[in-house]
Amino acid sequence: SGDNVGGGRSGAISPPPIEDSVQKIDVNPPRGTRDFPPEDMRLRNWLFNHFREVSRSFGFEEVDFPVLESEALFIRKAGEEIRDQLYCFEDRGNRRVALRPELTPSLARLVIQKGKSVSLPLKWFAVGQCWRYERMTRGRRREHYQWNMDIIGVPEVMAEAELISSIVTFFKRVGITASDVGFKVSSRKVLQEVLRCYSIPENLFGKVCVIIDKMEKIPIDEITKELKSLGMSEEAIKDLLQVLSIKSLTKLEEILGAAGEAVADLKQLFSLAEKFGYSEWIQFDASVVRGLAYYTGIVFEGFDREGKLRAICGGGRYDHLLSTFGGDDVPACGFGFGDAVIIELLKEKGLLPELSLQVENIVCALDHYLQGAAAAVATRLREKGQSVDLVLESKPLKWVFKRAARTNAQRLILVGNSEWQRGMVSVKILSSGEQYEIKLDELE
Ligand SMILES: OCc1cccc(Br)n1
Repeated sequence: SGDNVGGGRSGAISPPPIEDSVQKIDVNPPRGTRDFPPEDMRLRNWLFNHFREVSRSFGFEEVDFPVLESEALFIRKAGEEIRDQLYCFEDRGNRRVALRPELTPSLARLVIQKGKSVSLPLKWFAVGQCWRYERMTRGRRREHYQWNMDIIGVPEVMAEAELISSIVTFFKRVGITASDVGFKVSSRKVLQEVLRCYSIPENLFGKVCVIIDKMEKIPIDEITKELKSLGMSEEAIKDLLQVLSIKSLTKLEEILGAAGEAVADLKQLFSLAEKFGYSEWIQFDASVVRGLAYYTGIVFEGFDREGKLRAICGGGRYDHLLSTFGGDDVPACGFGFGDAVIIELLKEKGLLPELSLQVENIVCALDHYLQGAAAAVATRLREKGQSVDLVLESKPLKWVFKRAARTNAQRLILVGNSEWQRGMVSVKILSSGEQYEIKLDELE
């Protein structure tokens, strides 16, 4: 009926207290950041649940760290973009702090803090918001959520093979196949072996990697210029760029020989990939170095084979990060997987899940004085593990049915006077229209 069931007050809203002057605020989130209204939050939870379920199925334990860290954790001198875009400031205690741009340094910090109280190997995962501050000219986001998995304390390539297997497992769970996505795999030891041939000082290694990582983003003569500025000769640069164009492990072995660690590690990884069953997902590509200075060995990145999107994920071995923070020289490897590109890919592939609000019951009092009774009915159902949307004020039945449809409620429980007098409530199964009365203590 159109009238208010229970005759409650119409939606009168009291004016703000006169001492608070109304100051119209911008209701949008800060530039480069996102709100997650319910429909977006359902998709985010769906994605993060997959991240967590895969991590747990690989025996990893979840960890987290403060979004705010000491700036010192991220101050590296290799010219990384992540450093140039650090969201850093001085707090009220005059401390230099930063919103974390990645999770790995925090993880390294916690491992060192735990010291001997944890036994290696550690298999930790995290899903955390990371930040960067870049000029909005490029209109890019300033925050994203990253899934990380890290293995601490395993020097062998088996660890990297396990990590790639976990990402392949995730892709399969969400319907992405090896025809949609691949991993370019290489090792920074390739680059290291070439630099050693030209006696390039080890301390330039990180800087060279950061420059090489820009290879597909800036013109090659800019790359050459930057490498020259590090003191590399024309010949060394030519040779290095030539090696980095190699896409076959056999060719790489011809150039570097079979004795070096780079070739041995990569051959081992490709052999393990066979055993894990994901050979079709990976390919050797010497140009992959990744942009983080601390990688020291195998590096990999997930890419969409249509080449429309930025890297989906990336990772690698970082055997000396902990020691650069003053910890023991513990071997480690891990990856980061952002929450944005994967959603773009799933959209492209028509793989986004249909996620609607689902509630099992909507409970409504038919008279205002039965609100308490309705609360008791809702509590009983909730104690039995049922979800209940309790109508909290007197509303027309038409409104209740509309809300039940919007929330995809399975059952409508009406608390009416005559039924309640007999200890009953009426139930309507909204999919079939079936309607019946039931004793309250039989309701479940
Ligand atoms: O992938 C680099 C990165 C780091 C922090 C925040 C965002 Br958005 N992107």
